[in-house]
Amino acid sequence: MTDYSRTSIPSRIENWWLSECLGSGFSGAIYKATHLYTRQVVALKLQDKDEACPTNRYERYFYPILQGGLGMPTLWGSGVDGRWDWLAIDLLGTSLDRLYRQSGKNVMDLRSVCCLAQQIIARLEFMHDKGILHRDIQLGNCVVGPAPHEQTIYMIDFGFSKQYIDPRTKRHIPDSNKPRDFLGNYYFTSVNVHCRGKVPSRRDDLEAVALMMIHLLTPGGLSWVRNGVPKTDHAHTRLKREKQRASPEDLCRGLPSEFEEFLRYCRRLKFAERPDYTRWISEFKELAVSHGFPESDAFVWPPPATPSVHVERNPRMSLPLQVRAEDKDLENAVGALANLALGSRQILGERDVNENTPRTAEGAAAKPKPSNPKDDAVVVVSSDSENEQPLTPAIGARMPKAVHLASLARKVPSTTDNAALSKLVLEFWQVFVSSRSRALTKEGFSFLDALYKQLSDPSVYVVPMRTSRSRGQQHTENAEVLDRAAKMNELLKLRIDVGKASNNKALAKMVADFGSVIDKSNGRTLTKDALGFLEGLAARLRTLE
Ligand SMILES: Nc1ncnc2c1ncn2[C@@H]1O[C@H](COP(=O)(O)OP(=O)(O)OP(=O)(O)O)[C@@H](O)[C@H]1O
Repeated sequence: MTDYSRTSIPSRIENWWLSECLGSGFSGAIYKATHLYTRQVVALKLQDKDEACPTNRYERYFYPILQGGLGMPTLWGSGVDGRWDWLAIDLLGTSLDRLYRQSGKNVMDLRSVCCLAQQIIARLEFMHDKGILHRDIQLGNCVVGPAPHEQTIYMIDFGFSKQYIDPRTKRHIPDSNKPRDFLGNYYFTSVNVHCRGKVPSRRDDLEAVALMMIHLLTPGGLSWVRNGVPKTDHAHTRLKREKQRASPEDLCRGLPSEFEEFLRYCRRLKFAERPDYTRWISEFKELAVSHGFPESDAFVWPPPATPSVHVERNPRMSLPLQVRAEDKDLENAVGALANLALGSRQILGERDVNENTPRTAEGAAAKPKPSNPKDDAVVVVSSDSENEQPLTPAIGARMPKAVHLASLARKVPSTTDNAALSKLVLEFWQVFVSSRSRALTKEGFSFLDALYKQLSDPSVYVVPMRTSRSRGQQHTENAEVLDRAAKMNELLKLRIDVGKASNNKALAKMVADFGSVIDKSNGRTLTKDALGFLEGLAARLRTLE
């Protein structure tokens, strides 16, 4: 195995003078280097030309295709000097992994994660539209840009990339069931590729983004990351089993529902399907905005202490609060807000995550073990601090969508007459009409549950409508996806029928049917007919007083 330490590498490679080591992987190293004549400073990626996994040779091929894209580094030159295969690329900033470890916290703030999600999805959209898969998405391969572009995330390390569109035939690479070696990294490579040996495609790059974002938002990180790099086949098998068994629901408990939806969405994509990048970029933008953060996807690090834009408009509404991690979901969290004091973000416990997530079992260097998550970890949510205040936000201010829906759901059980219920339904409708994200989140389902109960018989226990969240039920991803046409038909029928409902019991049944259609549909998005049904429901409630 080649020794890539400073003492084993010459000070000069062609016309580049090497200085400090910026990072090293298991098959190469990156050095800061200065051109002897032009004084240009670059990152020089070095690899033994006889390396068993000659990734520099592949990277050299991909860079020219990606030149000019936002967040794509420039390749300034490349060659082979003696035994060294070298690439001279833009000298960029710190990797997300290192930057985050340096922060000394064990969970990342929601605003930063939303910005990262938007930017990294956009980078993948660019790469994929150029016909290239990254295939090694991990924190160490996302770096901040050089000054003055520190707020832009750059993608690096195309050593595992691949063209998924054949340049000659312009066709997508074929799927295959043949056994294949695992290619990717232990922590974020998709379940299909890592655990089931499937051929990577665009969906798998996106699933890695989803897992990475969930990892950042989870105090202590994803459970299979906490034990560090598997050093034996047995440990690797255990890691794969743990990854495969973790349901999106379990992984995302306590997080804004967009992350669970995104992971499910990635896993539902067909092998050759083009992901809807635009939709998910806007979902994460909307999520940030609904929590009172600015619309911009600029990655500001370290994160500003408070979401200044929202606070300026209405200081009462969206100050960040800390809720203990045991508070499993937002409903609980919002319910607990009355007992919480406003304050600045807590400094969280140390999380020691590997700088670069190692790739494949073979040849992966031993990395330091991350520490266990601290028990006092917290998740951060935004909400209005005074639960008893009127629901309507002050003019010019926007109440976060999740908080607004959760507080509407809490109002329903104490609302006994139809006219008042009608107003709540209208307000519920309004939240979606004025929001860029039409996804029915778990707070929305809680509202429907409460409404169903109130319209049928307030004394009965209601099994939560959102089937994926109800305990003891198992169903496959596919079973969740209702045929799009069937969904449209059912919603249209409900929209028409709601005006004819003869009593509250009939309306209750429609609310239940409505919830179930949305729950089973792709993305749980409220379509025009869905919104029409809600409007019709509010109108019918007024006339059934
Ligand atoms: N252009 C760059 N500018 C600044 N730092 C860089 C640059 N490229 C890489 N690095 C640093 O070096 C580390 C390793 O880079 P890279 O992933 O490209 O190398 P590698 O040998 O393929 O590593 P691995 O095998 O672990 O994926 C990065 O995480 C980053 O910290």
